[in-house]
Amino acid sequence: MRAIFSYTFPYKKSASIALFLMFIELLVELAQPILMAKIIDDGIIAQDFNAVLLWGGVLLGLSLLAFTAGVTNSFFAADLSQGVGYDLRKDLFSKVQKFSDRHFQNISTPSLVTRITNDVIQIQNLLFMFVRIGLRAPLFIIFALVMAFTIDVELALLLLGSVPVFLLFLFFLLTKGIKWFKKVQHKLDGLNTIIRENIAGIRLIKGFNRKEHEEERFQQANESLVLQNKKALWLMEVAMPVVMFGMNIIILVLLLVGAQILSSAGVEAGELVAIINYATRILFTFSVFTFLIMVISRGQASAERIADVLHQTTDEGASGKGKELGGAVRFQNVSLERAGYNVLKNLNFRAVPGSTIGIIGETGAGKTSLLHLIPRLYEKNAGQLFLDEVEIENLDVKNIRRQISLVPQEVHLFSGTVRENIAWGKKDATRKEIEVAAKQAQIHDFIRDLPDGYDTQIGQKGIVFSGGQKQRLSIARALVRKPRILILDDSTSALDAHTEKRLLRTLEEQPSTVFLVAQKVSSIQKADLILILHQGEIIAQGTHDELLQQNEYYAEIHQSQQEGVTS
Ligand SMILES: Nc1ncnc2c1ncn2[C@@H]1O[C@H](COP(=O)(O)OP(=O)(O)OP(=O)(O)O)[C@@H](O)[C@H]1O
Repeated sequence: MRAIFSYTFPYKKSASIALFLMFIELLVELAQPILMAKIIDDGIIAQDFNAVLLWGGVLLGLSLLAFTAGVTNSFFAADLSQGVGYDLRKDLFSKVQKFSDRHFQNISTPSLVTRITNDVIQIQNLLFMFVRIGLRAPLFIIFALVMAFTIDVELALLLLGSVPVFLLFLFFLLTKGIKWFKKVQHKLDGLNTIIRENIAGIRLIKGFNRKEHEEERFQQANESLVLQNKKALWLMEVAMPVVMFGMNIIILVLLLVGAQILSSAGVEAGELVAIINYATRILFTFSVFTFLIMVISRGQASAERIADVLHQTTDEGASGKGKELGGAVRFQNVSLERAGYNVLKNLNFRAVPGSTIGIIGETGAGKTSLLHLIPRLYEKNAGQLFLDEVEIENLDVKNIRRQISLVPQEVHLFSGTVRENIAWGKKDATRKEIEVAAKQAQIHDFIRDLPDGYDTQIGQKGIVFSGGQKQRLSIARALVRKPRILILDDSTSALDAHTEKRLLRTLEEQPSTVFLVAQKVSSIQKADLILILHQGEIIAQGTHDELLQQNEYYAEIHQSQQEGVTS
């Protein structure tokens, strides 16, 4: 909660005004029983109508003041809670942008979405309630007890004796509440995971007729969330009648004892009414507490989940500035382990600036993992990786990523225009630069023939690109940055042979060092160096001609693919 508390500092003016107004409400509330006593003792019992009018008028005036303070308090409370919510969402989002693969293994994507949205709302509710009534409730209990003592010590002591019992009960509620509401948020994560998977895989679900199965899965998660929520809410709901019951017993005792004192003299009827009034209000405040406890436990559970994200250490480079890369890459005994599995073992190779490195190997051999080490999307476990002969850990991550373009295996386009999607790689790209990149990626002619050309909308509300068109568009996005290192992860797999050939020719003309993963030997045979990956190891490396002569496995793949072409 401390981490979240610091977010209120920029809004301390609103928070202070809200607390001040809340204090006014509190004072009026405290004065009310005294004024009532005055009306009864000095007015009604003494049969002085002027006193009734006078104290009644004061009561009305103060009530109006409390009303105005309450309304204004809400305004400032909203400013504080909404402001903190805005800042929290901003910081959480920017933190997640810096997350590496390691972080996503710890906190799942749907859980992050819940934390940035629902958990932040819980904090907003907590802050709002805190400056509206949160502080008022304990302060009221303290002051009301003091006032009760000024009226009659014996009755006030009775009242005071009941307070620890209620406090203990509330403490029990708080500890249970935090635990159970944390589970509620966790169940919400689970539900979001299923929703996300279903929306993303809707076509697959329809194609495989798995609608009923998925609906059942969703229903189970939904029921589980409802059950957990009910359990937590039930605890809070039961608390209210329990507090009410205890409250009524205490009032009864006060009335019985009060009646005796009244008959044996010393206490006036109005004073007894005032004490009972304070007692009722104190005990009613305890029932408000049960509601507050719910908001506090939810808020505390959410605060822990939010702090968990904010406190993750990220190694994102601060400046993004630094020396320009030459494009040399060297792996020295590099190994990578993921979830206890040795994905890459002892890799050794060298890429000179401007060269093309082809990578081939069976599915699951570790090709993607190798590529992801270069822009530090994955962190190696052993060995050394050099860029321009500087160990990668000693370089600013932001700076190296600025000079590396990665075209991932699974292409991702953003909703927006074609132009925006290409310029996403370089936000200040000129029209000319965008067109040149599109020409190099062999997609310019296709874009030009679209109804709105480069201004055509892509995505749900616009045109849907085919697999090969998506690949070429994302290559254009990578090329527009004129990267020092260009990484293509099986990015030409959906292209026809003719288009792929033209694309590879333009890539050869690039000054960048190019890493090219491919399934076909023909896609990489012109590379300066070819790596053959097998079960996480480089089993051979060399040029196409060298490998054809020296490596049986490579010669076999080449042969079988040649047959595929000729047959
Ligand atoms: N997060 C992870 N946890 C455990 N194993 C992983 C993880 N990521 C990848 N792997 C494993 O590492 C191996 C290499 O995966 P990688 O994606 O690098 O292979 P690939 O050669 O690119 O495969 P493909 O050609 O099918 O894309 C696979 O066996 C994969 O299951």
